[in-house]
Amino acid sequence: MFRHLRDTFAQAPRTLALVWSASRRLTLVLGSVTVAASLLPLLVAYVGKRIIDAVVAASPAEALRWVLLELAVIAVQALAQRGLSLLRSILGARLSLDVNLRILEKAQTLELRHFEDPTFYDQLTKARREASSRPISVVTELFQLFQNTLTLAGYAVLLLQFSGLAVLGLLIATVPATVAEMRFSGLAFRLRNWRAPEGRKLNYLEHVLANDGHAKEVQLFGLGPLFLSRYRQLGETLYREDTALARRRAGWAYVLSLLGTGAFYACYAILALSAAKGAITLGELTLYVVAFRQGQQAFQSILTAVGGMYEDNLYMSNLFQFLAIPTRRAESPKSLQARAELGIRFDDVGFRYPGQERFALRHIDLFIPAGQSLALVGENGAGKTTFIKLLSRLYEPTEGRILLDGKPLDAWEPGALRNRIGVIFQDFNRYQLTVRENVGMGSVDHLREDLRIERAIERGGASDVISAFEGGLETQLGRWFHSGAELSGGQWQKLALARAFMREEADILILDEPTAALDARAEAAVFERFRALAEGRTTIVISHRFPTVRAADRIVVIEDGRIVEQGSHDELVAADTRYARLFELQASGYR
Ligand SMILES: Nc1ncnc2c1ncn2[C@@H]1O[C@H](COP(=O)(O)OP(=O)(O)OP(=O)(O)O)[C@@H](O)[C@H]1O
Repeated sequence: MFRHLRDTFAQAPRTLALVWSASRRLTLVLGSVTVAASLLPLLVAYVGKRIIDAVVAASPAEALRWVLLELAVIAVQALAQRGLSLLRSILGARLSLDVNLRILEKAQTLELRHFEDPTFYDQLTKARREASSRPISVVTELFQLFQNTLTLAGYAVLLLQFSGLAVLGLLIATVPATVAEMRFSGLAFRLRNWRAPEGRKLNYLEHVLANDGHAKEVQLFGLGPLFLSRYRQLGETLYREDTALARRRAGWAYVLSLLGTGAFYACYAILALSAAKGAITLGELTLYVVAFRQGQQAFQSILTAVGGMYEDNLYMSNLFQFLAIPTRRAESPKSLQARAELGIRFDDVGFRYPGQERFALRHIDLFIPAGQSLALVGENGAGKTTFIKLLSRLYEPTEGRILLDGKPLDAWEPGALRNRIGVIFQDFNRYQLTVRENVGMGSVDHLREDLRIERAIERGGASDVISAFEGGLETQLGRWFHSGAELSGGQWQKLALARAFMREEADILILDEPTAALDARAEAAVFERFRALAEGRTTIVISHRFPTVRAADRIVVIEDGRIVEQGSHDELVAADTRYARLFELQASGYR
């Protein structure tokens, strides 16, 4: 029990600090109104006693005065209650926004590997899932606890005048219910925590069933019933588990609360007997009965609040754990012996995805002189995209190192590195934003520079797409928002290319399957422009299309995570290489 109690409040200081930082003013006001609200019931009970005493003493004027006073106190009490719930909801909303912001801010400091890791995803989901509701409940519970404890203390002082033993008995009778409440809160929390992957699966099924991106395939393959039945099955299982726990919890709560009620009525009987014997006045009887009853109610509320706090505490520890995930190492510019070379060097680089046994890339030794155009070729899953992820520092190599202009990537200031490299991945983003933003995101500092954006659009080959829109750069894209224009796959890709071309300062351009969705003419046009633009820059292109690949200065063939061949198109074709065979194969397909 003590461990439970300690656990219940373990996160309270940090939670309070969170509340405090959300709004000092609101916290202070809430604190003072809470104190006032907790003392008012005592006053009401006391005034009630005075009314009865006045009635018994047969003094109508006095009785009336006390009744009027009670009315006034009740009015103030009602005001305090309303004020409290208003304050709680305002502070709760503030806190919910703050916590959500903290979670999202934290997410921005994490690395790509976190997002590709299911354990992390569970943690993020758990933190986000309750970020809007928990903080409100923390505030409410914390202050209710405070309020009820004060009220209870007040009543206890009052009741001690009658019998200290009765007070003790009453309190002890409520202990089992407290313990049960905490136990069940813990169970509920663990159940939910343990089920996080199932919860995520449920969310995913929901997403597939009710999302524009999936609707096409779901309808054409008739997948609706299949996904729906999986959703139902999983949902029903979770429902059964939840309700079973809720039933047990309610049953125990009822049985144990009877204990408290029994104790209350025992005290009531003693009080009634004392009053009948004339040991206490009728006014005192009323006062004590009210005090007992309300004291017990306050105690019940404390119980509920403690149960809630226990759950909140567990949630908060989840949240704090998430916020404490170590973020990207502080960059420590190393003193190093920089090689005097311009270009990208892979120095026996090997890489394994976190949690994977297999190396996705191994023993990669490669020097790409500045200004060279390189094409990466290889079958699906060979490791091409991984190569790019390492070069753009989304991941750190497991073995070896990568140098840019003789300096290891991790010695580069991240901003400077980002500015030098422009990358468009095959699964580029389609932002549900305007054309300006979709292109301008390539270089946010230049989001308002129409000329630069238009230049990028022209280079990406997207001018014809945009000229069809009346709204020009301000046209909303995508279907999520009202009057958004949906684009074809190729049109989206042109915009993504335009986004890459926004990086006019970048001297390394990387395109991962940049033209897969483009028709042959558009692809040829893009590459013609690309070559012109890329003059003097380093370019790395991943493509399965040989017309694109053959134009590169150097072609690197990757197989199973290793470089197996390299050379110019002519060199590779002249020798009997895998590349030559693949080229033959594709060429014959086009005949
Ligand atoms: N996030 C990841 N976690 C674990 N393994 C991954 C991850 N991404 C890729 N892999 C694995 O690494 C290997 C290389 O993948 P990569 O994406 O680099 O291939 P690719 O050559 O770009 O393929 P494609 O031509 O299909 O795009 C594959 O075996 C893949 O299963």
